[in-house]
Formats: sequence, C-alpha cells, structure tokens
Amino acid sequence: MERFNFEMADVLVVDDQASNIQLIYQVLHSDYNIYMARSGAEALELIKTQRPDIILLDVYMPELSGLELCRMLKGNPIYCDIPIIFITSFTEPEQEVECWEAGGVDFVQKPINQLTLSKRVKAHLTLKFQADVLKRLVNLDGLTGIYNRRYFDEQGAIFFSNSQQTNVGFSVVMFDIDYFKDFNDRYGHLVGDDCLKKVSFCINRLVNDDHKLFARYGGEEFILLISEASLLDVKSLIESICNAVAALKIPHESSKCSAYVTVSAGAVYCDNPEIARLNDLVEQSDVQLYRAKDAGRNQVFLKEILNPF
Ligand SMILES: Nc1nc2c(ncn2[C@@H]2O[C@H](COP(=O)(O)OP(=O)(O)OP(=O)(O)O)[C@@H](O)[C@H]2O)c(=O)[nH]1
Repeated sequence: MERFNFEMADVLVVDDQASNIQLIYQVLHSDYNIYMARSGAEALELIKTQRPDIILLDVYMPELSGLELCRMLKGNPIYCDIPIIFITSFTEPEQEVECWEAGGVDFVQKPINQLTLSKRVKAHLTLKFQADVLKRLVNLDGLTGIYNRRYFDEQGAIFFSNSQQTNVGFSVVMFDIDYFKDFNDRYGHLVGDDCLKKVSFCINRLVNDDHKLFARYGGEEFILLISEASLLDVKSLIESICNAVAALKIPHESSKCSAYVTVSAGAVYCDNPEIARLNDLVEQSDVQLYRAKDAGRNQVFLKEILNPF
C-alpha cells in the first residue's frame, strides 16, 4: 500500500539517453531511491515489481514512446495514481498539449535546470503522499486497519465485474465472531476492540492477493470475495481461516460453543458469475451465515449455486 515518508521515495527515471539519466541521478540520488530504465518496455517491467512513487519520463524514445507508456499507465487502475513528469525538449505548444492529454502531471524542460527538477519532484511527491493519506483515511477501517464498508461497496462491484468477464468460479464469504456481545459484556469493550483487531489481522494475512477482497462489513462481521478459485479451494481456505482464528486462542468464557473466540462462516460459490448479481450473492451468503449460527455457531455453511436464476 501507500508510503508515508517521501524522504526516500522511489523515483523511476526513463530515458534512452544514459547521459540524461546520469544527470537526473546526480540531482536526486541523495534524497530518493532512483531506479532507471532505458526503454518503455524496460520501464513497464520495473514498474510491475518496484511500483515507483513517481516517474520522470522522456517523451521521445524508440519503440514504446513516453507518451504511449504514460497513456498505458493512466489507463491501468493499478498504476494510474503514479504521477508522471515528462522530461521534454520540445518547443511546439501542441507537443505540450499531447503530454497533458496523455496524463502527465508536469514537465521539466531540457536542458534540465537542477533546482527546478528537484523542486518539481518534491512538490509532486508531497501531493501524492497527501492524497495517499486521504485515501487511506477514506478506505480503511479505523479500528482494524483493513478495508472498510465504503471501500467494499465501491471496489467490490469492480472486483465482481472483472470476475464476470473471466466467468470462472466466484465466491462470497461472510464471517461473524460468535457470541461477541457476550464477549464484550464479559471482558469489556476495549478488549472486544482488541479481539476484532486480532481476528481481522489473522484473516487478512491469509487472503492477501489479487484474487481476494476482504473488508469489515459491519461491527463483528467481515466479508471476503474470492475470484477464480474452485469450490474445493474455497472450502479449504474458509476452513483454514476458521482454524487460524481458533488457534489465536483468545479466551471466551461466555461462549457456548468453545473456550476460545471462534467465527461462523456463511458462503456461496457461483460457477457462473457472468449471469449473477453481487447483491444476491452477498444476501445468500448472509442466509448461509444465519444457518451456521442457528446450527450452533463455530461452523461453515457453503452453498454451491449452479444457476443464479
Ligand atoms: N468492542 C466492539 N464491539 C463491537 C464493535 N462493533 C460491534 N460490536 C459489538 O458486537 C456485538 C454483536 O452482537 P450480536 O449481533 O448480538 O451478535 P453476537 O453476540 O456475536 O451473537 P452471534 O453473532 O449470534 O453469535 C454487539 O454487542 C456490538 O456492540 C466494535 O467496533 N467494537
């Protein structure tokens, strides 16, 4: 996720001329981590692994030009927030327009004025980190640090719509801590808060990849979306999550189903997401959760939906 200290931010410099890269390196290397690429293709590879905080991009490069690379990054939701400053030598106003339209945030003209370069980089990194802090406040749950309901409502729909395109198994899982009201009554609200943090951290650790979206759905209720996993894999993941929570061994003397804190899970697996609706799947997973609660808690109910209609 985003970083908060821009003192040692990662700066990617993309230029086919080694002398330009060298000059920029001289100006910035004492303040930032500098990564270098000599072509658009090389830059793309680096961006995937290093996820730079800012990119300084030469406009004219053979094969993949700076403009094309910029358009590609701005069109990709994973990379679109990385600010791109064009390093330019052009004189025509139309060329400037092209850079703005491609999605650049600023320009530095060649020959490079060193002070201007360092001031521009610092200014855009500051803006980027401020925006990251705001995004963090808006998207993350204040208590547990995992994604909140607002983020889920917004990104869950996008996540689901991407899964509809691949049309491979999609699952929704609801987790709910058992007898949590009794836990609060027995140990106090602050210990309850601590329990929520531990449980959410424990689950989050097990679902941290691009095929899963995990969020706090309500008070002691969590939701997990899983794309492109078989029914068997989903079953085994849910079981390992429930076991991991139990293995935290958080004492729960008021629970009627275990000596420790446990979760119940309700899930639906749909092998044909293309013709399903996310809201229906969430509702149905909630029904399964209630069945798990009714059946005594500390258990998993998973329903396979072959035809959502
Ligand atoms: N400490 C703490 N408690 C919370 C928070 N959010 C919700 N709760 C509590 O979670 C409890 C949920 O209680 P219920 O919905 O009755 O469910 P339960 O007691 O877990 O019972 P079952 O789900 O049926 O096993 C309520 O007492 C809420 O006050 C929170 O942020 N911190």
